[in-house]
Amino acid sequence: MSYLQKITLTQFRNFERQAFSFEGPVTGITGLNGVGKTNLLDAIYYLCYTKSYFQSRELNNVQKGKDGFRVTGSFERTPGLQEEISCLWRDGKKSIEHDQAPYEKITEHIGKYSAVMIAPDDIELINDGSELRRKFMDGLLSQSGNGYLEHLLLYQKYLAQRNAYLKQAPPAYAAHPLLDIYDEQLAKHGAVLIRERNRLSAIMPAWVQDYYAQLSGRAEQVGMQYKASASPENLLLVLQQARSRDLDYRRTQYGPHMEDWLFSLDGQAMKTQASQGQKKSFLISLKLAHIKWLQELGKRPFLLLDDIFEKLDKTRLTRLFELLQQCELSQVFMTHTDAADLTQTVQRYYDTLQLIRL
Ligand SMILES: Nc1ncnc2c1ncn2[C@@H]1O[C@H](COP(=O)(O)OP(=O)(O)OP(=O)(O)O)[C@@H](O)[C@H]1O
Repeated sequence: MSYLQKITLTQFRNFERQAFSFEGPVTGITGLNGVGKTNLLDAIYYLCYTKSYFQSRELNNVQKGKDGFRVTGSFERTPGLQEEISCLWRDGKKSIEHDQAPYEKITEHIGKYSAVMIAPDDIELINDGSELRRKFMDGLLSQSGNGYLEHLLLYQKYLAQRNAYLKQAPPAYAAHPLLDIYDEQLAKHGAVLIRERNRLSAIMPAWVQDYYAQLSGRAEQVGMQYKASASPENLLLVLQQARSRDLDYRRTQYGPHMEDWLFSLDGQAMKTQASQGQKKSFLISLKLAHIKWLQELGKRPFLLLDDIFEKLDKTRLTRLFELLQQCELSQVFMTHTDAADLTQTVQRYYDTLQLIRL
């Protein structure tokens, strides 16, 4: 089990330089709106995945007017064994250090620590385009430690090269020996992605349905259907058959990078059919299933609960805490503006609570 003992934020968003020490299994982070509660939570997420949960542009993580930031965490992975992880971003370059020595590849760090963020406003996962859902799926599978992340990065590398070639390629009737090479590589790495995504989609929907029923107390059927672009064995053929169309459109139009995970409610698209409350319940169920997935991989994630007290009604909040009792977690961090309200709720479920007032 991992434990985060201390975090230091330097020029990270609104924190010039500040350190926080953690004690016990549950930490509540409280303070007025805008003091940086979510930023602190996101810094913990950053240490686990070397990226922000909320910001895709690194520059947005840098304190305004500064040229870089650093987030450092002191972890205890096994009792008595400390390690320091430091994430540094400066002038467009990122470096991740382990006990002050930089990793050669950031992928060496991924899978060591895991975190699950529950932010009920996270509705984009349902409402936005397929990219966010693909990223979510890739995030889950990258934690497996079975090479998924490496295959994903190679797939993305060859995809970028194939697309660059397509942008300036001669017409379809000409020979395209480079495309033969790219197609073979995309099919090789893409087949692994499809196989693994199939495996995930055979497991997750039942978990999500189960959590949804417990959380909402309702009988609706929620579904998650993975739309594969091809079978793993067929991907090369699909790429070859799409070639002349790709040359016309000047980009790769089929493959794992175009796939989606369709969320549904009673067989209809969740995005258009579900109410705000149903979407919230579904998202939390998805996150609980994420925790379960990590547990099955032998991991105990950090749980980061952002703003749930203000955004969830009392019934959902109570059920969520009840369900969390069954989860094996490393540490729980949660934010709230009202320290007394947080304490009152949390003390029903946990014996000790550390409060950090910002
Ligand atoms: N790059 C940045 N540089 C400086 N300040 C930043 C940067 N990015 C965000 N901030 C500041 O961080 C604050 C928001 O922090 P955060 O979202 O963590 O607040 P919060 O305490 O969670 O608020 P709430 O209770 O409203 O959710 C804002 O005041 C914002 O201006």
